[in-house]
Parts: sequence; structure tokens; C-alpha cells
Amino acid sequence: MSGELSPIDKAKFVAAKRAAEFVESGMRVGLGTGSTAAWLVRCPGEKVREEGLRFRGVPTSTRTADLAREVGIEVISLDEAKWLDITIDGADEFDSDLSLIKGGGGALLQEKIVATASDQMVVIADAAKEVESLGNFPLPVEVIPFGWQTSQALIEEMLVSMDVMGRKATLRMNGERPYVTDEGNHILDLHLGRIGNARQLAMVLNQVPGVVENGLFIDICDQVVIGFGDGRVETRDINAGTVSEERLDFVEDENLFRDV
Ligand SMILES: O=C(CO)[C@H](O)[C@H](O)COP(=O)(O)O
Repeated sequence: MSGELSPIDKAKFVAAKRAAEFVESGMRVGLGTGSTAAWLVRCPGEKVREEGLRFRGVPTSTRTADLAREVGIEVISLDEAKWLDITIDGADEFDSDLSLIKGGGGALLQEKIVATASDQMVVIADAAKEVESLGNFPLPVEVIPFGWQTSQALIEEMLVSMDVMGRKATLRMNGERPYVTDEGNHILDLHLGRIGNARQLAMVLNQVPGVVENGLFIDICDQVVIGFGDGRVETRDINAGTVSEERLDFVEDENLFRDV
């Protein structure tokens, strides 16, 4: 990328850089998946190499695990960590209650388990991820491969009975083949348009046989760090009810961009 980031990448980068300040020596940290979370792994990774920051990371995907090891972060499993101080992850959409849609990158199952096993979850996102109402982004639902078409039909029936706007569930593909998650499952993307009652939908979806987990994160996220292309970052804390804003500098970070 030769040191030149697009405005959207700058926005993702500053959000990640700000959130990386939450990581302190000795912590057990859940590491999210996706392009924003990849910055989050690189930023403290640099502090590990340059400043001797020592913390252990629990990655939410094999992609993140590979990157974390590459940048020098000590990687442990969730079972080794048992409980985490903080999880920092991206999102596909967030609303004013910090309810989320996640799973665009296919890692929603590990992401939800890891975030739920943390004292706090911080989402990092560019400003375009903020929505008034969740659902424009297709909602990922992880299903086991056995009988996935039956699960798909049951989900579509359930959406009709709940009077949800969009009712189409499509199988996520990886080229010619169905996408396979780290846990060996498939993903159905639900094209809903607008989700009226996300809490109810999240509960009902998980009752469908074959569904492992859905990408609605309700009452899990505590803070969101929103990045802007000009270097501004806004941090909102839903529990404290606070909002703070600052501006970060890029110049000193050029070595981080070099290998991206
Ligand atoms: O949920 C996710 C992966 O499963 C990601 O956090 C989400 O898709 C956002 O990705 P990006 O930061 O690349 O926009």
C-alpha cells in the first residue's frame, strides 16, 4: 500500500489505533476478524516489538491468529485464557444502542463466543457502519452443513411468520463452492432490509434446527470507537453514557502501512 491509505482505510486505522490504547500489559485480549480488526492487531503488535508491551491474544479466526503471530503477539486459546479483559473487533453495522450485525467476514461464531467471555467488548468502525436501524447489511447465520437447505427453508418460513420485511436467505459462496467457516459450517445471509425487533429475531433464529449462531450482537458491545478519514475519532461508552472526540496523527505510523 506504500504508505498511502484511502479515506476509509484511514478511518479504520485511526479507530483501531485509538482502541489499541485500551490494551495494557498483562491483559488477555480478544482479537477480532476483518480489515478493521487487522489494524487492531498490527497496532499493539508494533508496541510489542518496539516498547515491550506484553499481553496475550485470543484470535477469533485462523486469519487473525496468523496475523497476530506474525506481528509478535502471544496467541492463546479461549480455553487457556478462560476469561478476557477486553475484546476489540469490527462490525458490519451498529446502531445507537450498540446492537451489531457481525459476520461479514464469516467469523461470527468465534467472535460472539469470545466477546461474550470478556469484561468488555469494544467495536472499532468507520462512520459508514452506523445505522438508524439494523438490517440493510445481510444478516449472517451460521448453519451446520447437514440439511442446510432445510434450515434455510425453516428460517424463511419463520421470517414470514414474524412479518420481517425481507425473507430471502442465500447460501454464502466461495467461488463455486459453499463458504466454509473455521468450524466447518456454512453461512446463510438473510436479506432483510430492516430488522424491527433484533432481540426477538436473534433468539428465534437460534431455535431453528441446524442454526449454530447468528450475527446479531445484542447487549454485548460496551463501547464503539468510530474513525473518520480526516483522523478524527469518536469514542462512545454506552454504560457510562459518555462521548469523547480527538484527532490522531498518521505520519508516525508509516512503517505500519508498508506491508499491508
Ligand atoms: O464480523 C466481522 C467478521 O466476521 C467483521 O468484524 C465485520 O465483517 C467488519 O469487517 P471490516 O472491518 O472488514 O469491515
